[in-house]
Amino acid sequence: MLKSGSIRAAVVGATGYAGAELVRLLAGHSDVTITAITSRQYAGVPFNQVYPAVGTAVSLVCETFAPEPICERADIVFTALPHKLPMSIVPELLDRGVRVVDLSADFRFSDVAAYERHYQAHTAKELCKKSVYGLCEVYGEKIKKADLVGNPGCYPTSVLLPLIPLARAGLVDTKMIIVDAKSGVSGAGRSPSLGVHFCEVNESFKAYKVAAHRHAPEMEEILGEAAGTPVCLTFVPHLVPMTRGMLSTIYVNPEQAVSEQDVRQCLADYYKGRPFVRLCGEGAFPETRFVRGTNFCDIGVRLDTHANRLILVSAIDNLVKGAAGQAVQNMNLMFGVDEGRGLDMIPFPV
Ligand SMILES: NC(=O)C1=CN([C@@H]2O[C@H](COP(=O)(O)OP(=O)(O)OC[C@H]3O[C@@H](n4cnc5c(N)ncnc54)[C@H](OP(=O)(O)O)[C@@H]3O)[C@@H](O)[C@H]2O)C=CC1
Ligand SMILES: CC(=O)N[C@@H](CCC(=O)OP(=O)(O)O)C(=O)O
Repeated sequence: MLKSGSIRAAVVGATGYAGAELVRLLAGHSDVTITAITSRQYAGVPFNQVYPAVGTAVSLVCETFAPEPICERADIVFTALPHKLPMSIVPELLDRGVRVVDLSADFRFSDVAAYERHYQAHTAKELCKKSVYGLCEVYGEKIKKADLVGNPGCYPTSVLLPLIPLARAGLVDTKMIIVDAKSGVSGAGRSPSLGVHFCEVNESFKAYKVAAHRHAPEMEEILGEAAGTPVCLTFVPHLVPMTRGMLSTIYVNPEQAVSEQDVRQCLADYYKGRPFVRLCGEGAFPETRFVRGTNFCDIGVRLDTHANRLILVSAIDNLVKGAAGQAVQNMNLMFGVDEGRGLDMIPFPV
């Protein structure tokens, strides 16, 4: 039994959108004490001056990242830095005896060649074999024993949760999957750039990186493992003018004689007892506002009998189940805490 506040947690990159969401969630977690938060731009500045909304709940002061003093004060370090940076610091963090949940893509791939094709040369390849993919509802048993968890991407989380049970059960044709997904702008992070400028996104809606997004290979690797055979997926992400939220609509052909009820039953059985995956009622579909600020992934199902095509719709909050919430869920599993601890928010009714 853990004493209240006994997990000492540090967040590296705490002033980015994912890091700040982590700080919010960890500050409300009864088993956690946040011992360090880092930022280069805001070193010496209290977190509640960077994000005034948190008020007195988080008055900790940001510091510059340095492995030794951070590891002396932490049992777990969350790295919420841009891709390609964590691989240069995580080996030392592990050597210093802390456990790590990395929110970037650096430790998500066991196929290092695929990572290198879509990102850059990997400088900590040996750790990719040890790292566990942090999709909690699927890899929970491995996560419990892991020292290093590669927290999944937001789009992959929204796509893998509906598809993995069906791929495992052989209910769908995994050679022909189409994913049409939409993300809020916070998915692009806090650094200003033309693509996220108000006038470029407001009252507009666009596809980007069409069939060329780095999340497609991440989904294909994990889904291929579930299906036991290579899978083929067309992925088209879209940017919508809202701050948070992600909705993915997935089109896939059912194998012969599979009914909508079979699909619903398969998902219900797989996620029985798992608090964060909610199957919508028959004929009902998720909305991003239903999961805003929560760790839920809501899933709706419809078999289009006219075209014999299965349609799955999922909704998550990209910053919570798509990033910080799942990272906290991973920590809970790693430290033997109830997986929902600190994540039991009731969604906004409207
Ligand atoms: N936003 C989202 O919805 C999701 C994000 N993620 C992942 O989380 C990670 C963080 O993303 P996000 O919060 O959106 O990004 P942001 O750009 O909002 O934040 C990045 C953070 O890293 C710090 N940082 C940036 N560059 C460096 C550097 N060179 N050295 C040290 N620190 C640096 C920044 O602070 P400072 O510059 O002050 O050091 C900031 O705290 C990424 O890997 C992203 O892929 C995953 C899923 C969803
Ligand atoms: C809207 C937007 O730009 N979204 C980001 C993905 C979100 C994310 O953070 O994904 P990772 O966890 O892999 O970084 C993108 O398309 O690159």
